[in-house]
Formats: sequence, structure tokens, C-alpha cells
Amino acid sequence: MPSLGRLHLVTDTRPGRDPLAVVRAALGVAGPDLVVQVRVEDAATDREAYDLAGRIVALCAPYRATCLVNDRLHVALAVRADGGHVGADDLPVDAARRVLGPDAVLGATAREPVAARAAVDAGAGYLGVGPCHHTSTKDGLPDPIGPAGIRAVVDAVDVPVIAIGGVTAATVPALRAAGAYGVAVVGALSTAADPARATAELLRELTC
Ligand SMILES: Cc1ncc(COP(=O)(O)OP(=O)(O)O)c(N)n1
Ligand SMILES: Cc1ncsc1CCOP(=O)(O)O
Ligand SMILES: [Mg+2]
Repeated sequence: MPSLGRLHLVTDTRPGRDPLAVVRAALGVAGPDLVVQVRVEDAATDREAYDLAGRIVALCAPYRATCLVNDRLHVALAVRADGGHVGADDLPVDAARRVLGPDAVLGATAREPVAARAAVDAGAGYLGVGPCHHTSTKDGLPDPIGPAGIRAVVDAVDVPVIAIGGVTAATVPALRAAGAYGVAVVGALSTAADPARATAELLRELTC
């Protein structure tokens, strides 16, 4: 199985955003190094999630980029995505692994070492860890954990740690220094005036 990409683009489906245009721009720059996580609003229907995920799987395929589906694992299976991502309000990690099968990419959210180890023991192949920094993209999050919180999880597990929450190209170096394997971003790409350029800047910081 190819190694996990270091740049995770999490789709922004809020009103006024254009997730497909952002995915196209990022794929053109990052190609196989991109992981696209299809994340829709909680109020979206399964049909809407299925339609968007199917289009993104088709966009990713020629680039051999990885496509994951957030939360809705039945959608991931239905569109033949590469895997999924689950957190505390979703299927437990062991159940998610049973649903997706042994070869799928499965990520789990963990904010601290004990939960991180439990998620890995239950079958997570990577961890999404945060919020690293303040973000206005998702409500109700706990306080940011910063690079020190990333380091604590990195030291506790042997799977890739993907830092999430308020990540920009400027904050990547400190997260990498803390041991993050990669980053997941919503706003840094979806609100960028030039998403292709923003992708290139993030990738440069992730690979230098
Ligand atoms: C890479 C990555 N890390 C964390 C999350 C957050 O997942 P979760 O805690 O389940 O919250 P929602 O995204 O479902 O609102 C993620 N999606 N991706
Ligand atoms: C889904 C999620 N989980 C923790 S932070 C976050 C949102 C990250 O969005 P942004 O990159 O715009 O801060
Ligand atoms: Mg979730």
C-alpha cells in the first residue's frame, strides 16, 4: 500500500464555498501526495454526501490521490473511496475497521496520548490530532493543544500523526518539529484566493 499523503484537504461545504474547484486546484499541484477527506455538514443528506464523494473519487483517481470520507462509512464503501475518518461521535474505531475492512485507510481523531493509543490498538492507521490552533471552521472544540500536544501524541504512538485545526503554511514548521507527519486543512485551502498556490506553499513546508 502506498504511504499516506502528508497534505490532507478536508472539504468545505459551507455556503459560498466551492469544494470541487478547490480539490481540482490542489490535485493539479499535489497529485498523489494529496489526501482528500470528503467532509460534509452534519445537516447534509446521505445522497448529497454520496454525490460529492463520488465526484471527488473520480477526480482523485487519475492522480492516484487518496480519497477518504469523514464519518459516513457507508458512503465511503458506496463510492469505493480509499477509506474513512472517525471521531468521538462516529462509529468506534474497531467497528469502523470491521466496516471498511483490513486494507482500507482508517483515521481516527485523538487529542491526547491515552485516546491515541486506544485508537491505534482498535485499528486506526493514522491519527488526526488537534485542534492545534484556534479555528473558526468547527464549533465546540476544546482549547488548542499547540505543538506540545502534538508531541505528546507522537511520542505515544507509532502511526502517522496528522495535525489539524488552524493550520497554515506558517504553522507547519513547528508542527513538523513536534513530530507531525502531515497536516489536515479546511480554511487554509478553501478560503485561499489562489488554492493552487496555497497548496504549493503547504506542500513546500511539509517536504522541505
Ligand atoms: C484528519 C482529521 N482529524 C480530525 C478530524 C475531526 O474528526 P471528528 O472529531 O470526528 O470531527 P468531524 O470532522 O467529524 O466534525 C477530521 N475530520 N480529520
Ligand atoms: C474538523 C476539525 N476538527 C478539528 S479542527 C477541525 C477544523 C479544521 O479547519 P481549519 O483548517 O479551517 O482550522
Ligand atoms: Mg466525525
